[in-house]
Amino acid sequence: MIALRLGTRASKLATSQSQWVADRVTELTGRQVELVHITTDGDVSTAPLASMGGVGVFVSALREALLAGEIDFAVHSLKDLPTADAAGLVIAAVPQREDPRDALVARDGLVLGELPSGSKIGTGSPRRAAQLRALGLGHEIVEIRGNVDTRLRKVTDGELDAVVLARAGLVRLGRADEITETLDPIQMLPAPGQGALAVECRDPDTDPAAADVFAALRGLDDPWTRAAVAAERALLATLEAGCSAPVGALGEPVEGDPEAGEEDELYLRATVLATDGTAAVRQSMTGPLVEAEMIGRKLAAEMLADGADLLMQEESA
Ligand SMILES: NCc1[nH]cc(CCC(=O)O)c1CC(=O)O
Repeated sequence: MIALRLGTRASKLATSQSQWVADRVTELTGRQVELVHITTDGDVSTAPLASMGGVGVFVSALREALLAGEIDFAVHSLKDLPTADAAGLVIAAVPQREDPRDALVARDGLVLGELPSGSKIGTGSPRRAAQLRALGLGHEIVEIRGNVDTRLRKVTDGELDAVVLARAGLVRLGRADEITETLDPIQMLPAPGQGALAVECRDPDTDPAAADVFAALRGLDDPWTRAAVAAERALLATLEAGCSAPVGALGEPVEGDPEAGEEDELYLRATVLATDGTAAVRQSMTGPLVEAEMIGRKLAAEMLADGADLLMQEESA
């Protein structure tokens, strides 16, 4: 049988997560997988990402290659995937999630609480910046860009005292040993979808020839992860309709005991913050795992009613 073509960006993180998925597909189905490097505008340009439509430029290039039939499937970081569906494509699998939490990499092995007031902490994420500011520890939040290696180097070079990154990215790059503290979601709620991957292919409903690829990928799907990220993304989509402030969200499946007549549940926590961290709306909700998306929509609606929409208005004021 001919090899399946997996389109990937050339970055270390993209190749490592694509290779991980390729290995799982081969393990599960015996099919060979060949990595095809797709160069995107975001990879070749030095212009700020935001000016090219944000991380969406990476996703679009892979999706175009899928629709053009140049590749058979692609792997995305779920947190970088727009919440809207892509016509003609389908998420065949959401594999078991890596640790979704954020991680601190600080000088001298320090944890967050040990970094003195005035310490410089780097992040490019408004969500991380707002939550760090909300802790009120007097740290100076410095906006940084670049790939994981570049960001870590700012700590080794002494330019910054610490950086905050997704733990999952560091694990995938084999650099988890540099983490000095994995941040508790009570202090730092991760981005919706963080730590999870989406494996995308052409939709067999619109392209029957894709049925074979879809079937090969399906076995990688982890229903627990899929439900958790479905809730986080439904929440994000609902909030995006009413508010553009930074959002953190984490869904955690809770396995019920069938002998006690319990169903599986999902515990969803979320926060919407003012960029400067001075105000936040924070809520949680638990409900049946099978209604994950509805839990996300309901929680978002409650948060908007509780003032999350006002946080956005303060942003634009
Ligand atoms: N924003 C960029 C990005 N997109 C995906 C990851 C890796 C973590 C993941 O897969 O969720 C990262 C790096 C980071 O946020 O530190």
